[in-house]
Amino acid sequence: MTVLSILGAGKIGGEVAFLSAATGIAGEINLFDINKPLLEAQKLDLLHTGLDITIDTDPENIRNSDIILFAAGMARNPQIKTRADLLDVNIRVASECMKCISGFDGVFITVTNPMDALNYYLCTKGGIEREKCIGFGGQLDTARLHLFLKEKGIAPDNTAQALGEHGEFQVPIFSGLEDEVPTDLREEILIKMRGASMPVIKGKGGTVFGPAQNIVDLIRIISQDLRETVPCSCALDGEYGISSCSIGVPAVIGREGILRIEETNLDEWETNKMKEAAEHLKTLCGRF
Ligand SMILES: NC(=O)c1ccc[n+]([C@@H]2O[C@H](COP(=O)([O-])OP(=O)(O)OC[C@H]3O[C@@H](n4cnc5c(N)ncnc54)[C@H](O)[C@@H]3O)[C@@H](O)[C@H]2O)c1
Ligand SMILES: O=C(O)C[C@H](O)C(=O)O
Repeated sequence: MTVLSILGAGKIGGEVAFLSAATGIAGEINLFDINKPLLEAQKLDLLHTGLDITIDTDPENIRNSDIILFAAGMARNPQIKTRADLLDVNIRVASECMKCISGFDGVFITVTNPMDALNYYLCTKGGIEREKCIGFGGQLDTARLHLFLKEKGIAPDNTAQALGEHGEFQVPIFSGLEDEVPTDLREEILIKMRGASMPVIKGKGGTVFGPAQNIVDLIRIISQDLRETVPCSCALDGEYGISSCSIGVPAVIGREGILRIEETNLDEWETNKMKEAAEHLKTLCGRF
């Protein structure tokens, strides 16, 4: 039975709690939020499903979980242009939440934006091994990439993944596709990927179903030790020639976290975009 802790019981935290309970992926969920009325409401709403799930709200028990999901902090609104603009405010939230995780030795998933920088922050300052710190966002960006490819009549396959930053410096991989994707079309799709979440944020206050479904898939891969390749943010130590930041790469994920980082062949356009993403992320990570 997987014990899942969720830091931040807002839109993402609440939906992941519900989906994990409804699909039976978690047997016990520990919820944590500074907003106590919201925390209590989420707990009651989950219990009213009648599902066979234990909901705990004692922060002392968080460190004993198998998986912790970090989804606490501020989300973008239409006035906040990029995810990186959330760094200062959400570093303070990450720093507060770190108090609950000392002694934790399970797998940590970072969702809060800017996700790559915060994953690196929690890994380096939170004392969690880099193999156990997984940044979520690449699966969501990949789902969006597949939609845009289909719109252009190009059949996506599993080589078409979104790497790089979960943000302005995303790196869609086109070179493994059967169809040749010319540079102007790559740039057009990249612009669409950068803007993909904003209509959802404008229309309903935040992205929920897309992230939550993919987060629960990631939790399933970890808890069932499925050892699948997932595009996710990892603190690199020389892989792809990159270090000193966390960045989206394909990684084999299992119960122990990141089992292996796959170094796939990138073409020149992709290599240059990865370099730009790494420079941007190293600058963000250099701020703490
Ligand atoms: N990586 C991704 O793909 C992805 C996808 C969607 C959202 N996000 C990010 O996830 C985060 C959460 O988004 P959301 O839509 O659920 O926001 P939300 O506002 O609905 O929920 C955030 C919750 O965090 C809580 N919180 C704030 N400070 C806290 C603290 N110090 N300790 C504990 N709890 C605290 C708030 O009370 C709130 O309930 C945002 O940063 C958002 O940008 C990332
Ligand atoms: O775009 C955002 O700010 C939310 C999230 O990172 C997303 O991609 O849906």
